[in-house]
Amino acid sequence: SSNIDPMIALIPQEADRAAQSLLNKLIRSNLVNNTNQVEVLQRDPNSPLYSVKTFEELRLKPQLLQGVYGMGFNRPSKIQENALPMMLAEPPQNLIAQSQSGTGKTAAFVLAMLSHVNPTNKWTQCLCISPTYELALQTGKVVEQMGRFYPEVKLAYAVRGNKMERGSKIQEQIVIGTPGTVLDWFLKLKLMDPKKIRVFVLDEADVMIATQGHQDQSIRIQRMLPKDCQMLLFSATFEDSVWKFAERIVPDPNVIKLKREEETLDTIKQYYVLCNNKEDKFSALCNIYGAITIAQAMIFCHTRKIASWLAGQMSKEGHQVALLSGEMVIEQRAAVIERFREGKEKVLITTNVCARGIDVEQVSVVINFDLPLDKDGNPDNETYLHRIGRTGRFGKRGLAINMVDSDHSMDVLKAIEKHFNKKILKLDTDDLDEIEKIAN
Ligand SMILES: Nc1ncnc2c1ncn2[C@@H]1O[C@H](COP(=O)(O)OP(=O)(O)OP(=O)(O)O)[C@@H](O)[C@H]1O
Repeated sequence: SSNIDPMIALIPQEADRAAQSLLNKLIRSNLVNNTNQVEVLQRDPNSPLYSVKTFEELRLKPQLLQGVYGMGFNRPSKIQENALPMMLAEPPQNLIAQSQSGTGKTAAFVLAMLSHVNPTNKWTQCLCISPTYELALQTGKVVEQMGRFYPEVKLAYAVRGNKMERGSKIQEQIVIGTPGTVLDWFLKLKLMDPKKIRVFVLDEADVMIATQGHQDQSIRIQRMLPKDCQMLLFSATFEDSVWKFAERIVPDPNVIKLKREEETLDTIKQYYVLCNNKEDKFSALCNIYGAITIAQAMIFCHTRKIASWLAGQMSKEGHQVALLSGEMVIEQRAAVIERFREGKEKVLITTNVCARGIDVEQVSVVINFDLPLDKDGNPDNETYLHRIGRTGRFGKRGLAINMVDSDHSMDVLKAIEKHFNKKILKLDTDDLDEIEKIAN
C-alpha cells in the first residue's frame, strides 16, 4: 500500500542498490567512456533512423540549448545521439533505453521533459518516478540546472515529507517523485490529474523492481495515464525481469541498448608491498606519499575498525582524509562522496562493503590496504577488478598498490595475479628512488 515508508520497504540488499546508484551519480563528474556500439530497435522499421551529432540539430528551444551548453555539454553522448531524436519526435515515441550508469540517460530524459512542457499551462504535464527520495532529488537537480534559463517551468517533488493539502492543485509542470507518494497525490489527495500527463518517465527500472511494492505501484500509475502519453523507461542493466517489467510499462517501444564496457587492468600499473602488520603498512603508505604526488587516492580496508584507525593515523600526519563507513546513513555517505569529488579531501578511506559498485574512474591511485576477500575469505577477483580496473581503451592510466602482510594475503595476491594473468610487481617502499619511478 502507498503508506508504507519507502525506506522501510527496502530490504537491505535492494537498499544497497539504490544507494550505489546514488553514490555513483555523486562521485561522477563526467560522462562514462563507452566504446561499444549502440543497438537500436525501432518500432517502425520503415521509418528512417535518426541520430544527431549536435544539439543544434534537435531544434531545441533557445533557453534549453543555452541550458545544455551551460552544463558544459558540447555534443550528445552516444546514447543521446539516438534517444533524443526519438524522444523529441512528433508524434512522441515511446522508448526503453538501457545503458550503464553515467552514459547520459538522465540528461536525455530531462531534456525531453523540458522540451514537451507548455509553460503557460499551470498543471502537471511531465511525471518522472524514481526508486528513492534521494534519487528523485538528484534528478530534480538536473531539471533545475538544465532549465536554468527557462524559469517559467516549475518543478515539484512528490516524495515523503513533502506534505500537501488534499484538494489543492499542483501547478508545477514537472513532478518527480517516488511511486507511493505519486499514487497518493493522484488518488488520495487528488493533487494532479493523471489524464493531463503528456510525458511519463520511469527511471532506474532495475532498482525500482528490486524494491518491494514499487513494481505494482508503477504499473498502477502507468494505467491511469492517457493512451497517447509518451512513456519512457530507463535502466542501467537489463535482466529478464527488467525487460518484462519494461514491456508492461512501455507499449510499442523503441529500444536502445548500449552494452556495458568491460573493465580491464591493461592500463593499470600494479604493485605490491611486503609488510608485517598494519603499522608497517601505514609507514609504507607514508613513504609512498612522501615520494610521489598523489592527487586523489582511494584506500580500501577490510573492516570498519581498520578503516577508522587508518583515517586517524593519516589525519595525524596532516592528510585530508575522508572516511566512508558502514554505519553512516545515506545522506552522510553522499556528503562524504561529494566532498571527495570536489577535491576537498585527497584521500578516501573505505571498506569493501561500503564502496561496492562505486565507480572511481577519476581516482588515479588505488591502494588495497587489505586485499579483497569474498564472504568465505577467498580472493575476490571481481571486486579487485572493479576497484582498480578502468573501462575503455582510452581509459586513463592508473596505479594500484597492494599491501601484503601475511602468507595468506600473499596467497591471495598470487591468486589474483594468476586469475588476470597480469604481473603484479614488488615495490620496496624503503627505496625512495624506486617509488619515484613508478609514478612516471
Ligand atoms: N552530452 C553530454 N556531454 C557531456 N556530459 C554529459 C552529457 N550528458 C550527460 N553528461 C554528464 O555525464 C554525467 C552522467 O550523465 P547522466 O547522469 O545523465 O547519466 P545516466 O546514464 O543517467 O547515469 P546515472 O543514472 O547513473 O545518473 C553527468 O555528470 C552529466 O552531467
